[in-house]
Amino acid sequence: MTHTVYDKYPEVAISGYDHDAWQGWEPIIATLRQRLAQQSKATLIVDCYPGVDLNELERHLFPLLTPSLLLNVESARLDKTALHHLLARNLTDDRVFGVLSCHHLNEFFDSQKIENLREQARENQGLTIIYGPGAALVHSGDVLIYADLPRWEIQQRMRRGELGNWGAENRDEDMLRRYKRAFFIEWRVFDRHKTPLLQRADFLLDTTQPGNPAMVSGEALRAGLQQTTKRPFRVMPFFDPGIWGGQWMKHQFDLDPTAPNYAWCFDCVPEENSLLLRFGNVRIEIPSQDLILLQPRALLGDRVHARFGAEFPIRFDFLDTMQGQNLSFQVHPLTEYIQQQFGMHYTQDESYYILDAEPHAHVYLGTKNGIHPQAMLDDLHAAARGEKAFDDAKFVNQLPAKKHDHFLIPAGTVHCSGAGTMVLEISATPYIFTFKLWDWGRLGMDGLPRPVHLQHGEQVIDWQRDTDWVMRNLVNRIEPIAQGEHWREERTGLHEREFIETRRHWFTGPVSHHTGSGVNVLNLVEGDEAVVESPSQAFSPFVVRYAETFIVPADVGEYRISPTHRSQGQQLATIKAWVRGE
Ligand SMILES: O=P(O)(O)OC[C@H]1O[C@](O)(CO)[C@@H](O)[C@@H]1O
Repeated sequence: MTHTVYDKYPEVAISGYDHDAWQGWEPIIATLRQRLAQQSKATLIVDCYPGVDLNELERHLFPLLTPSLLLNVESARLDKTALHHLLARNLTDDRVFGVLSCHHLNEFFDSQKIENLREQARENQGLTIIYGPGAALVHSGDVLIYADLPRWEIQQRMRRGELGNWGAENRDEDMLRRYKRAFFIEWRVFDRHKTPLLQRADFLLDTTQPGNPAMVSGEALRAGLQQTTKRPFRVMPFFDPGIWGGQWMKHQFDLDPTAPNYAWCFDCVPEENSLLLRFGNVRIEIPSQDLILLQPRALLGDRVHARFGAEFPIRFDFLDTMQGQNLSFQVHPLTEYIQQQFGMHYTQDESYYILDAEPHAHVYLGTKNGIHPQAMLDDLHAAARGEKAFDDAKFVNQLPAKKHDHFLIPAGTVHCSGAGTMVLEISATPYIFTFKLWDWGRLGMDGLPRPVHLQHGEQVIDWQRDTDWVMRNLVNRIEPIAQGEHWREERTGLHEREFIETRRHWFTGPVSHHTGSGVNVLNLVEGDEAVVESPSQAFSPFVVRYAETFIVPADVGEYRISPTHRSQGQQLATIKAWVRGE
């Protein structure tokens, strides 16, 4: 194991706006008072992402601004039953999978009630505050604050039973169902609603840490996001235990030693990660998604933006089964299936880059030569009914896995990582469209069987992917590309049905890279530490440590990666991913 300090709180330092951010209610209130004092009649809008604790605002913020009228927009929301009725087709009865929503937020409100609130605000003298998710539907605001919240914090609040879905009063409902409603509906609709608000907000309020708010001016926020697209950066990783989780990340990343295990680390799934921006003494935590929503072209590049819109298409995450267990035996939907069933426009193509492995580790990939598909499905169905264990040895390839192997997993290929592997997943961003076929007869962390989706899975398995095909197409398709005095470049994937290209560089000296007008995502997969620099000094040197994932925005263009003095004498390696297209 390498012992460098993996940074769990990477920040992007923003220059030129040191005095445009405030920490704590007192300075926040003083700033807002000063701003509002200029007008005798004013409307303050505090629009919020669902999950923001409105009680905290009602207790600590609004009374101190002494409004003459305080309106909560939630009073105009459709009631729980009407909302449920409207969303039934998107919610579905399944515990895990819904259908992606194309709703706009105004559809979730009673237009007459919104009009009544508008009327009250019009008639009021002095300060009117309208607040809550959707407040800007009532009035555009003389002053607009957007209170944002990252998805990971929302999930923590849901898991602790503090939060249900927006408008659903369902704090006690199954976590999978609450996550489903958030993923397929709420987060889509509220991202759509907040994008134009962030483009003009006067302030962004960060209430991620209860009792410790921070605020930044809209101008500083937008400048900060723009500056972020001109340099390499990292998003804030998060770690989650799971039934198959291992012990490698706990030691390597210095995580809570009392946790039973850590299964996942998401360190480049920007729609779920946070982005930490530093303005002088103040750190602001926002959803990384805000960067994608506000700066899609500079971040992704024209070509990738044209194809994916304001979505970050590349996912890097870790799956740790060192001293752990097998993942579920699974398959991901083919493109037409994910489009037709779930309304997602691209599918969950994957790959496993093996960062580390125990001596007898293996991955399961593809079916064995000559098996009968119906016999395998019958066996899986019998296993799902609890009649027997699935006979994986009879039907599925078990391939040895060692450090730096790269297994390619185009959708439709049955697979799973086995116990004893530390996987860096380099995949397309969709990550919840996993059809479990068999979960090894075990229970989940909550003591219940994890949901198996054989009825979906059996419709998307590609039975051509047998041993011969898998060995020819999906295992270590490594090709030398170029080399210099201190480096060599190899292509490692992905498969031609997948849109991501991956290149590995082994190096002992500087290596030149170019974003090629599309976003790059990299990880230092070998060596202690490297530094990313701009040949034209366009950004400050950016140090990355072993196993850290970092993003190089399309706008960066040329960059160079070299070993630092800590890595002198070592051979280092990076793996780089981008969206194919040139
Ligand atoms: O279904 P399991 O066993 O939790 O498998 C892990 C799953 O986690 C992910 O890596 C990310 O959530 C999926 O790609 C993968 O299928």
